[in-house]
Amino acid sequence: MSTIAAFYGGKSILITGATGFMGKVLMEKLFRTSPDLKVIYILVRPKAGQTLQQRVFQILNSKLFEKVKEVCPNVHEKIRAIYADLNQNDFAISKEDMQELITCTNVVFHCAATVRFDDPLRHAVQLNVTATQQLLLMASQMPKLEAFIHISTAFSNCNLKHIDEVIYPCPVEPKKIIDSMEWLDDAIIDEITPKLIGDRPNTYTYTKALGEMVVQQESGNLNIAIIRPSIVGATWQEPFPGWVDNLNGPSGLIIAAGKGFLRAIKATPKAVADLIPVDTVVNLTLAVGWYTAVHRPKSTLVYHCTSGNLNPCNWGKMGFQVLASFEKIPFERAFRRPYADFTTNNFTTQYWNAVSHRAPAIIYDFYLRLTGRKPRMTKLMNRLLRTVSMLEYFINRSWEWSTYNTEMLMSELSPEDQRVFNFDVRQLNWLEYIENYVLGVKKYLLKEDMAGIPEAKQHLKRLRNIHYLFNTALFLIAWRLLIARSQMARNVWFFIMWFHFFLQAFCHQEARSDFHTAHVL
Ligand SMILES: CCCCCCCCCCCCCCCCCCCCCC(=O)SCCNC(=O)CCNC(=O)[C@H](O)C(C)(C)COP(=O)(O)OP(=O)(O)OC[C@H]1O[C@@H](n2cnc3c(N)ncnc32)[C@H](O)[C@@H]1OP(=O)(O)O
Ligand SMILES: NC(=O)C1=CN([C@@H]2O[C@H](COP(=O)(O)OP(=O)(O)OC[C@H]3O[C@@H](n4cnc5c(N)ncnc54)[C@H](OP(=O)(O)O)[C@@H]3O)[C@@H](O)[C@H]2O)C=CC1
Repeated sequence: MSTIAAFYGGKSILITGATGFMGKVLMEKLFRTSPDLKVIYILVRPKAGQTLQQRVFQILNSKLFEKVKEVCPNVHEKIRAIYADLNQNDFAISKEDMQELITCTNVVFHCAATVRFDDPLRHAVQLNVTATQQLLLMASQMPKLEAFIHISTAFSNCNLKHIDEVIYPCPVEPKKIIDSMEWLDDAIIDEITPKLIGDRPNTYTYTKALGEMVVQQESGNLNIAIIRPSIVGATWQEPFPGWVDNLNGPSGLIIAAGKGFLRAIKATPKAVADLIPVDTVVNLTLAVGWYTAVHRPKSTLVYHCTSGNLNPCNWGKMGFQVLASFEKIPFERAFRRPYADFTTNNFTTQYWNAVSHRAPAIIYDFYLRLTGRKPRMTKLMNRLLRTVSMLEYFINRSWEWSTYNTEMLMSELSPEDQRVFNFDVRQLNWLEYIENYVLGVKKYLLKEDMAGIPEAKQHLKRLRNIHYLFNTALFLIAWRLLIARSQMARNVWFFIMWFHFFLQAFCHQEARSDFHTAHVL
């Protein structure tokens, strides 16, 4: 019997962010491995026209929870959704609910956060800092509380190159930031945001760092631990490989590449792609919950949940494998054939954006207009390129995260716990993982049927033929209109062609050699 699973038996557990990507996998694993737990309280807000109950119903009836229902048929009775909005005072929880939470909770997992990179500072502070502070205050009144686990991010200190499992101070105290958000108006906040976030790339990483400081300052007598996952991806093994349900991290880019929208990206092929499967993060989180409650470490321990120092994979290798997976598992109705060029140069990035992204979008919109439909591709492309530009910071750098605490914890687990709550990322086979990831994106995000694969392959063949046809037609038209008529035009044409091919050869060589070296590495 797993010691960790037994620990959660009979417990009342509070999870924030349970409707999110990680929260769902956390709940699933808890129910599956400790079906005798007492109750899981989840703080939920109504969303997109759905009530709390409808949201819970949808989660429990999803594919992710199929195995749970076999092990824990009364899962509906063991989940208690509590109305809460973390943006409000006391989370807008009713008095009765608050009383129940305070009296009964044994373990808290704080997963809720805003993970948007472009959130205004006020909103990011509210959710990632103030709400954490309020939750800690609530936790300090819980007489039965055994452990409080805070989910942060490995990128909270991405302004550093080597990051240890310690809480680093921010120049301005979180309390001062929280106070200032109350009286400063939005325009002033926008103005001071770049100064406050300093050398961090966005409000997300900055407020997650402030959140950690709050945890440290307000921990009081609580048993607290912080978990810092890197880029969280689809499931590796549990409950089945490849499950993913949102566009964050690489998932959105995998779709964009597989559908042929995104064909080049500013990324450093040799930089470490510190991806970590969501089930690995959840296993570590549950192991940390147990360890913190049972061993009660004297100080707040930070655990890095990263892959780079134990089993590194780089962006070049990952991109190569994603492309290879599209050959086997093509997405339906692709806009263009999937292709990937990684470039590190600003000039070539601009060139590819113009030639490979904007131009086809404009041509397609022209075609839509001609056929009486509403143009939409240019808008979509601009949005995609904006998203890509926000991720660039993370795909052009490498970080080193020490993992002493995580490795210490692994050595503390019994062989059975190491198996049931496996977070040893050294066992991960990247090629297999990425192929399952692409498959998962197709099945669970795009909701495409596997039976459509032959048709998708056919469609890609048609696109290749259209591509050849288009280039030939373009050449013939240009020839007919200009080149055959004047010597001057011929000279200009030959120069343009020469320059174009030279540029292409240069860009390809640059990208290919980086790509190849990265793949070999
Ligand atoms: C040649 C190419 C080859 C490539 C092939 C190879 C690929 C492999 C290489 C891969 C490299 C990977 C790099 C990863 C680096 C990640 C680093 C993370 C590090 C930190 C990790 C963390 O610690 S932090 C967690 C991560 N944090 C995020 O990663 C949030 C980011 N992101 C946003 O900050 C906002 O996204 C941003 C961007 C502002 C846009 O914002 P935006 O407003 O323009 O767009 P939205 O996000 O609102 O969404 C636009 C449309 O997507 C719809 N949609 C949204 N979510 C949905 C959902 N869940 N399900 C269904 N649909 C959803 C939505 O409904 C919209 O649809 P519609 O237009 O129809 O309404
Ligand atoms: N995904 C990743 O790559 C990484 C994530 N992390 C951290 O992991 C944690 C979980 O992330 P992830 O699951 O990916 O994020 P999601 O965006 O999928 O989930 C966020 C959760 O927070 C909830 N939430 C947001 N605002 C409120 C609010 N005002 N009131 C109540 N609930 C709210 C959301 O509820 P709702 O469904 O109602 O919106 C959702 O359940 C976060 O702390 C994040 O910082 C760390 C590293 C990487």
